[in-house]
Amino acid sequence: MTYFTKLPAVLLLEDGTVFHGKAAGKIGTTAGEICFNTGMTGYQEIFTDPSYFGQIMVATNAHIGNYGIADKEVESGNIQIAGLVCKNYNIPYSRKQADESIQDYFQQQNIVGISDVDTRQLVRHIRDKGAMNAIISSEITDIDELKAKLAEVPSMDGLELSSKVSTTETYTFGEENAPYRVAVLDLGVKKNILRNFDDRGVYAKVYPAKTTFAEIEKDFAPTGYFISNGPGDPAAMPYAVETVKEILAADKPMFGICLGHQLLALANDIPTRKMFNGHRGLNHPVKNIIINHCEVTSQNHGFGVVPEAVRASDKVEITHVNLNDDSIEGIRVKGKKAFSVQYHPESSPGPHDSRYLFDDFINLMK
Ligand SMILES: NC(=O)CC[C@H](N)C(=O)O
Repeated sequence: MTYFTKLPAVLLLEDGTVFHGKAAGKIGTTAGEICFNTGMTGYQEIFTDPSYFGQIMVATNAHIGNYGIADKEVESGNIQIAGLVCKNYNIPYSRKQADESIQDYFQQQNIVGISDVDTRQLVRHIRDKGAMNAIISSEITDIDELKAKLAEVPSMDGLELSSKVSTTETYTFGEENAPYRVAVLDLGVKKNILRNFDDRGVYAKVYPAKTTFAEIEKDFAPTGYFISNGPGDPAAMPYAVETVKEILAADKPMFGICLGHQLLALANDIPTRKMFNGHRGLNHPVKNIIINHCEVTSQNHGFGVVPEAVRASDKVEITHVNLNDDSIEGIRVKGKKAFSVQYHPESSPGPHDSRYLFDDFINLMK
């Protein structure tokens, strides 16, 4: 286990606010959009969720690293967050089953972070001012130099990122002789989605983000299509909207999660927009208005579908609403076998209330 003397580090926000703390992870500089996750557990799954690509993640939970890092608790092949901000960065860990410390993990993967920050004050600030870019450094102390670097970081609004995290080669997941064949459009898919499919008798074939509908049909002739979660702005992904439109035109069973939900809306002429602050945590209440049933959900998104446009649409029907802010959490396409949710039924980490959606998808394929 590595112990080290904590060097000073600085966090600068786009609006000029500065927080001082201690270096965590690799000594260096990193930038991206700052966002916060209120989950009390599951930091490793959050670090490796491709939907966080390009984002600096603030953990509101006071302890990060305390139960160590376990090789198998990952949602993708590597750490995807651009950087970490936390209160207590715990290098010694308490869990026997863990394989290494957070510090070894971050150093191996070149992840820069800052700890000993008053994360309550920081989150209250972001909550009032809205999403913005930020930079962390444990090597540059000159604020003007950091300001100049931060000015070069692109805004998340309008950024296409899925092609940076998607697989470059197709691969399969599950048993080849399973009863259902699902083509997964990998826009940044989380492993637990594939595990949930496998548990339900699905043989999945995962395709690079820009694969066309025709190519998938020819290669795999799937029973259904899955449009994955992923990073970036859905409005900057016309290629994926086109694929979704073609799946709909062919009336294939289709399920979308998070980014997949936003793309299903766009394919039905419903616009998306950047949220003032995203939803990121494990306890977001959602109501399924079809069966009048409430779910506590895991969420991670910074864009949303425009509620007025969903309500005015004659193509889709609302299935789920958020009980905190009335945002649209689920839709289904009228007369088609296609539906989607804004939240994460695979919930890794998170409550398992919404796993039934995977069964709903299986039923559509029957
Ligand atoms: N988890 C996701 O798929 C996120 C979708 C999209 N990138 C957003 O931030 O809203």
